[in-house]
Amino acid sequence: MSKRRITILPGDGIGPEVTHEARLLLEEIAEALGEQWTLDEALVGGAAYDATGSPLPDETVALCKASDAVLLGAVGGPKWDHLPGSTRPEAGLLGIRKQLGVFANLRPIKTWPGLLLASPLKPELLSGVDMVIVRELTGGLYFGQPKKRVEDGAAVVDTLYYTRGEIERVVRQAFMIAQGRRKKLTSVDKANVLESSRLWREVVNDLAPEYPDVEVEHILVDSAAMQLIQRPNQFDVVVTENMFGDILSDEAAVLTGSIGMLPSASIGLDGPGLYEPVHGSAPDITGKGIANPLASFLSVAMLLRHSLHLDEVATQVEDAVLSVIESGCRTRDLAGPGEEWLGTKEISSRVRSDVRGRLESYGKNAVR
Ligand SMILES: NC(=O)C1=CN([C@@H]2O[C@H](COP(=O)(O)OP(=O)(O)OC[C@H]3O[C@@H](n4cnc5c(N)ncnc54)[C@H](O)[C@@H]3O)[C@@H](O)[C@H]2O)C=CC1
Ligand SMILES: CC(C)CC(=O)C(=O)O
Ligand SMILES: [Mg+2]
Repeated sequence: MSKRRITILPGDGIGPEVTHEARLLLEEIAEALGEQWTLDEALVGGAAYDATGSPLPDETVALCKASDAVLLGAVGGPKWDHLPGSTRPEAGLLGIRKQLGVFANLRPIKTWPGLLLASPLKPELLSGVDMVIVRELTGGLYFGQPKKRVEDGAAVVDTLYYTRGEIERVVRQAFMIAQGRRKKLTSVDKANVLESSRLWREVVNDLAPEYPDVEVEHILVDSAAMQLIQRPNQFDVVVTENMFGDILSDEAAVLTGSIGMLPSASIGLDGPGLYEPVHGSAPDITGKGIANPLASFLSVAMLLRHSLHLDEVATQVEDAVLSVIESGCRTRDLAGPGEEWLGTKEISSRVRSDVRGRLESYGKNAVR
């Protein structure tokens, strides 16, 4: 019997609401496979700060490092906005990404046939959109030092620092992902202004001959933001630095109908992967029982595929989400005016019951 160890970091706001449902999903999958998985929980973000004075306690890091995979909800909220940068909840999230060395953040963006009308964009622009944003996750502007107020608080500095090696490893990852897809790589930068982007572009061009089957294009980030909305179908794999990827992926969420549908997987060279919905802690809907848990379910699917190598089970989870959406179920963020919608627990229960049915009919031996 396989012993799998997954650490869940619920975090703040809707984080605990969606990871609770994801935990139920993981428990049901383990049971269907006849396996006993260890599902530990640990503190991160504002919840960790309140309990320990640190947004990322050492015990959390140790538990995560000893796991096969980590599933995180979200961190942050107005309660902690007054804290200095080093103890803000977001520092806990950046810290665990750095500690796990998960430099490549994969954010798949695929439109759902049943949700084309949930997006404010024209349906004819959206059908068939299928791309992956590969965002550099442990370097760049979010990590560079110094990062501080200077001149007695009258000025400020943030540092955008990248080594060639940091760029190379994430770009290689993106090339390899493109080789397994439609073989097109779009590198997004601001090479007309930023020196870091000029090095980024140079690295992409230097590596391109090693992946001759992949077509490479470079787009400036401002134009990329426009083209994502204007012609989203043209993109296959998009690779970009940390902050550009953060911003462009929230923008791309609009294509899918809601940021509540966007999962992510963050991977390094070895060690556990980190899986999290792209959305934040959504303070505006916290505690109302209306958060969409499907980004977390789809993150579980990515965890099953990338860290547990349960590809078939991952596909069953994705198919279950698709089938529940196709059957007309909506959460509030996806529902149109006057359309009925389900709460967090109700839609979670529908999807989990669909997954259960699939795993039962699939047969316990076939899914390994
Ligand atoms: N990975 C993480 O932990 C992230 C944390 N944050 C933090 O979250 C807090 C709120 O940030 P915002 O800019 O408001 O971004 P957000 O992603 O939390 O919310 C943006 C909008 O999307 C909605 N939304 C987000 N997730 C949803 C879901 N699952 N179901 C239904 N609606 C959903 C929210 O209600 C809100 O209207 C901040 O403290 C920020 O620092 C923000 C982004 C990522
Ligand atoms: C703390 C932020 C960097 C989180 C965020 O917005 C993200 O990773 O998408
Ligand atoms: Mg973000």
